[in-house]
Amino acid sequence: MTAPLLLVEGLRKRFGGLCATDDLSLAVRPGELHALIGPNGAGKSTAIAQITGEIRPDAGRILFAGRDITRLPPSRRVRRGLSRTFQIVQLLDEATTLENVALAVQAHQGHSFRFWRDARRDERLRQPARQLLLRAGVEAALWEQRTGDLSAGARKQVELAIALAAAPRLLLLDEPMAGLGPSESRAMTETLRGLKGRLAILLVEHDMEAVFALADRVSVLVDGRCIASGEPAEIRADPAVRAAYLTEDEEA
Ligand SMILES: Nc1ncnc2c1ncn2[C@@H]1O[C@H](COP(=O)(O)OP(=O)(O)OP(=O)(O)O)[C@@H](O)[C@H]1O
Repeated sequence: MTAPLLLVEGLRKRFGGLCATDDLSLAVRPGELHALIGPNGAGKSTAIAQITGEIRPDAGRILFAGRDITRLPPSRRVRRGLSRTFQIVQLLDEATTLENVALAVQAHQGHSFRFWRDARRDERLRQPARQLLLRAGVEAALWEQRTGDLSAGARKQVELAIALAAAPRLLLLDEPMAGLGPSESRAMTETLRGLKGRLAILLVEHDMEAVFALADRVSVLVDGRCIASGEPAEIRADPAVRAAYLTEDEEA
């Protein structure tokens, strides 16, 4: 079997008396879309934050591409190929869509572009930014608009383009469908389907329709522990998952 791209082993994180991550182990294979689901407060965002390095675990380790990254700062993890989006989108609202993404391209190219030219007008940054916007499914009509004027769905897609600017091998998506209407969610599902296979994706999401439409494998988190991990059909049929998590509504 292929070696996992991301391997989380025995991760633990306590907040005071609360065990938010409780001996969590998880493997994401290269190129797979792996969904991480679980009820509110199950510890999904806390797990993602430990994988990206924003939160330091109390115990356990995280291997990425076979190397131990448990103690690396977030910026070094990004350089190794780990990129993320947030539940709440973070954009420069006064800048246009294209400018936001051009700045992200600049941030990852480093050195030569800094200081002496305006990144927002530099064709060498705008051209790759357009490619990223196309990959993230952002319509060209929105590229010159202020991101502050965009719909929630379009903002999520721009944030995805920004995360892709890091050329990740693993993309961590924290609730990309949150706050979107049905048609925006369908558009995001199609965008993610288009990315599948080209990079690995760890998807935290409450929209079960999207999860089961997209995931190659699903892991279920309850009270900080992974209670099941497998293909979507196995997860749907797993009695422990049904008891702990999937409601009758969601199964329908
Ligand atoms: N910085 C913190 N300090 C104290 N408790 C925290 C902190 N961050 C998270 N928690 C608690 O840890 C638990 C797990 O939270 P987390 O946000 O990881 O869950 P989640 O599965 O992502 O939830 P949701 O689906 O609602 O986003 C919750 O009980 C939460 O209140």
